[in-house]
Amino acid sequence: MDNYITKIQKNSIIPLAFYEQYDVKKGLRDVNGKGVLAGLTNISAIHSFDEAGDPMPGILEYRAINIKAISEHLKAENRFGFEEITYLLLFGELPTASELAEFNLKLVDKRHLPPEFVRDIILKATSNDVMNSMSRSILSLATFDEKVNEMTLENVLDQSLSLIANFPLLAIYAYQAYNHIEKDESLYIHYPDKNLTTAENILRLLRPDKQFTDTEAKVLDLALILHMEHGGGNNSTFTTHVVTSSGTDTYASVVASLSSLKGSKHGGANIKVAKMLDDIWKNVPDHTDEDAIFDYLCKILNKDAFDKKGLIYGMGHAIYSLSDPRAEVLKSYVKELAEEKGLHDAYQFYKKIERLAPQAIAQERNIYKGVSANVDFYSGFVYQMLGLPEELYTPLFAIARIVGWSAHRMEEMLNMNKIIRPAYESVLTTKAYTKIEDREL
Ligand SMILES: CC(=O)SCCNC(=O)CCNC(=O)[C@H](O)C(C)(C)COP(=O)(O)OP(=O)(O)OC[C@H]1O[C@@H](n2cnc3c(N)ncnc32)[C@H](O)[C@@H]1OP(=O)(O)O
Ligand SMILES: O=C([O-])CC(=O)C(=O)O
Repeated sequence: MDNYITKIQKNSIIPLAFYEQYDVKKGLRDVNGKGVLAGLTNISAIHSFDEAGDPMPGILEYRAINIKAISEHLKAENRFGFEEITYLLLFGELPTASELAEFNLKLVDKRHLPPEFVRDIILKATSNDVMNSMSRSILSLATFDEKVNEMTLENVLDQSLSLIANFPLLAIYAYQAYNHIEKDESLYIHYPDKNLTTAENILRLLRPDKQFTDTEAKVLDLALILHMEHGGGNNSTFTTHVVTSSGTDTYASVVASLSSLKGSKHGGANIKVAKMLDDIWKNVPDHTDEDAIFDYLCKILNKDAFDKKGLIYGMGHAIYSLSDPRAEVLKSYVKELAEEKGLHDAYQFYKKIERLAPQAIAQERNIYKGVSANVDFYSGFVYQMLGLPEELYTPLFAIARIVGWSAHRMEEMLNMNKIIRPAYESVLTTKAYTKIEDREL
């Protein structure tokens, strides 16, 4: 293997200077970190710089409606919102009461898996990586769909609604199977309840006694809403655009996006945050010693601690600078929940990391805009307080984000009709083929 690795490194590493010379937009970004314009969208908008080009607190709008207004209204009216905001994102308008009731029925009607699917597919090969288990299940569901390759808007919407309705089942049954087969726990496969919302059903499917409080379900509902959509350029949604443009089917497109989302620089950061906070808590014995915490954060950045990747998870964002509005909303819930659950010290610890990490990153990296907590920073803490297992943190993100992927897939189909195909310039000069006996050892 060492020999192969040496050859790969010798023949694949391209001098850094070439990227500048050829004006390559690394990460499809300009030198200031701004993404190259790859498309237009009606689905959501993200604002992080003001008209003068100065960083401002982040704003996220779903179909032009501020997500803070959405979450405030839902809280004030003490209502669930996942289904309503799914409607908004997919169809572009808030539903009337009767439209929402009809849409709820549609999702309920679709929320079931083929007979024996759990036994024959989900229980067959288990893994602690629930995202991969979900991918396997989605591709298996494709084999049950006689219209798998039919690319009409009507069929793609129908397939998307089925997947949106069934994502909670795919995630939680995969977790239950893993928990039973690999962790020797009892097996619980509860059926969803037609009278419950998506968030309530998630808790019902997960808990052995199917019980949960209204507050728990509403907090989960809000967390899902905040994760549903984030423009066309985020890694998993851009993946949706790329693969949709090739004409692939809905199941394959969703699996591609799911595979992107699980990466630890994207949705997979939420589980990393939980593990990293645990690691810092264990390695810095005095949890109030800010100098020691700062030094440890610098060790993480210098690849001397935690997973040695040099990243402080849950911090930083490709677009936001001063703040990610989703993290702010989640934080307000974390505060209340932490007091309720007697986790005051853990909350204070999270807040310290949130304050010190940007300073450590600014010291150790070249930051052209500010760094602040992103949506993944507090989400895991919320899930922990709801008693949800770590294995489900990123799948919960997927249960929400599939709505955004579905809206973007349809937008791509309707507007672009052009295969996405950027350019890669070769930096080699042509050489002759050498006969095998003439090759140097
Ligand atoms: C749902 C989501 O996807 S939210 C993001 C979830 N991901 C994470 O929390 C992982 C940690 N964060 C990161 O890796 C980054 O902040 C990203 C991937 C989110 C954004 O990265 P970029 O767009 O490159 O951010 P930005 O341009 O502001 O970064 C400037 C420099 O600071 C570094 N940096 C930014 N955030 C961090 C961080 N949290 N830890 C260490 N270094 C960081 C970048 O790697 C970059 O260094 P480089 O110039 O040597 O490449
Ligand atoms: O926009 C991004 O790059 C990542 C992100 O926050 C998301 O997908 O929610």
